[in-house]
Amino acid sequence: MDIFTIDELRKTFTNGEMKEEILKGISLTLKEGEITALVGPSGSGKSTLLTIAAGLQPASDGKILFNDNNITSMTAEQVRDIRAKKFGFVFQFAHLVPFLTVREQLSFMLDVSEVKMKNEKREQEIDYILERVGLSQRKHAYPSSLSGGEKQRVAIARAVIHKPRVLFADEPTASLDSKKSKEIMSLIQDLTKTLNLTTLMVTHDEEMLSYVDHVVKMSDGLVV
Ligand SMILES: Nc1ncnc2c1ncn2[C@@H]1O[C@H](COP(=O)(O)OP(=O)(O)OP(=O)(O)O)[C@@H](O)[C@H]1O
Repeated sequence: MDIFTIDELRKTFTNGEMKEEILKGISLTLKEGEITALVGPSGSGKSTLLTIAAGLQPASDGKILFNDNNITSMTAEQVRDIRAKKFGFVFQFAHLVPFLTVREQLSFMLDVSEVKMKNEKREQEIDYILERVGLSQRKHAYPSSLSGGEKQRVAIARAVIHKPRVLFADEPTASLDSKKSKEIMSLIQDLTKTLNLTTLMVTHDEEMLSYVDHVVKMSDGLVV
């Protein structure tokens, strides 16, 4: 089923009197259970496209349809609500909260997403996702004692603990070595399939493309 469609998306940035069109009419359909990777030269608009699709910044024109709702015409509050409950995010760096344990990072995310469940169920969900990302043994560890790869695994667990429908990943492997990058991509691939996520990622690393279902090449604000 198609649940996420980007239709003729445009973005213009204005610097003083200068206007620059960064996205020049992008149309794209993302599918459930599949990873779509945005690739292309630096400055081609990949991150801009991903952040607009994720409701993190407004479009200048065009539509983003999520389950038939047009995100570009929603109020800021409606977008915030969808972002918190239906979307998950992974970035180049894990951005973990230094004074929270691995378990607490996930519990905090459930609070932010307003997921309501009894304590016992909450602990089961946390245990389940930690097992899926291979971090059951690190449940009570603080970020400072984790390796780069482990931190990114926590970030991925945190991105999916609230059962989002769409996962946005901006250069999720850019701070890792080749072996760790492959492990992280394998994990994103596994979670995309088993949790039936719709995943949109940006990558510079050609080696990661063997883990994705669709590659979308961008150049100068257009899909080529
Ligand atoms: N807030 C902004 N104001 C003005 N220009 C911006 C803004 N955000 C991005 N840009 C410009 O838009 C263009 C595309 O940037 P974007 O980060 O989307 O490219 P990218 O393809 O993700 O690049 P990279 O691979 O280097 O991360 C760049 O020229 C950038 O300078």
